[in-house]
Amino acid sequence: MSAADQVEVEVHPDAATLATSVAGEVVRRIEDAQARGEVPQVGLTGGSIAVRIHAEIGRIGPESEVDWSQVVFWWGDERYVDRDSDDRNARSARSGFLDALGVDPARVHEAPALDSGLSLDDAAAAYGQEVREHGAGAFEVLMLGVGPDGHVASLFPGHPALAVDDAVAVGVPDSPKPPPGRITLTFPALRRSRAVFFVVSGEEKAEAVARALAPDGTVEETPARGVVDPGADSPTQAIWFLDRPAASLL
Ligand SMILES: O=C(O)[C@H](O)[C@@H](O)[C@H](O)[C@H](O)COP(=O)(O)O
Repeated sequence: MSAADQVEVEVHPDAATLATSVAGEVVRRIEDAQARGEVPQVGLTGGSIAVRIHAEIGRIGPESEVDWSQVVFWWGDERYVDRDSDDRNARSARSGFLDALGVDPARVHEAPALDSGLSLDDAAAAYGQEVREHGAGAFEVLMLGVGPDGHVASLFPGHPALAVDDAVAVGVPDSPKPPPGRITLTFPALRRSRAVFFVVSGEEKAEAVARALAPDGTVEETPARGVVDPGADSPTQAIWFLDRPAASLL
């Protein structure tokens, strides 16, 4: 399926053990990067399993070796709603672990919010500019949830944003998953990752997972492939972290 050196699939009995496993692996990648003297960039995602993962990072983070002030955080996508809206992906990460672990606020890069007054396209351009200026190198680890239709970030099957290869981030005004307005990193930006973790829980995702891992799947049908399929800068590693219901058609 992928130009990634290795695509792995890890199946866990349920969402809770899945979240614990992903959180542990994210923390380990950050520890290893810091042990190499790096300031790792971490890409976060929205979605229900992400909420569980954030809580687990908050639980294990204090006992880890991570210097949380030396980690840079981004989002693969964000909803274009007011900054204090419960719909913001950043809200879940902040309440789950960012606020508790002593991260450096200057290293937490939220996408602009609707109350910035910017148009959606200008907000996306501003986020892309911020990634270009501060997102040195690649994501050490990028988490991506997967929708029942196979979308990742806010890159939806058949959407024109899938074809954008000359911008780091774009506005999506017509997301089929509410809320409609979103900012999303594009495939070239998402590909710049050492490791991509697709984090997927629930029976309703089983078809999308099976399509994404099928040898003949296409990017149009399952955008996850656009992150790891052959092409420049494909991630070195892609791991599908699934619970048993999400893996039920493999
Ligand atoms: O902003 C968003 O909605 C997310 O980034 C989106 O890409 C999400 O990760 C998937 O839709 C899975 O979400 P669930 O895990 O809630 O199904």
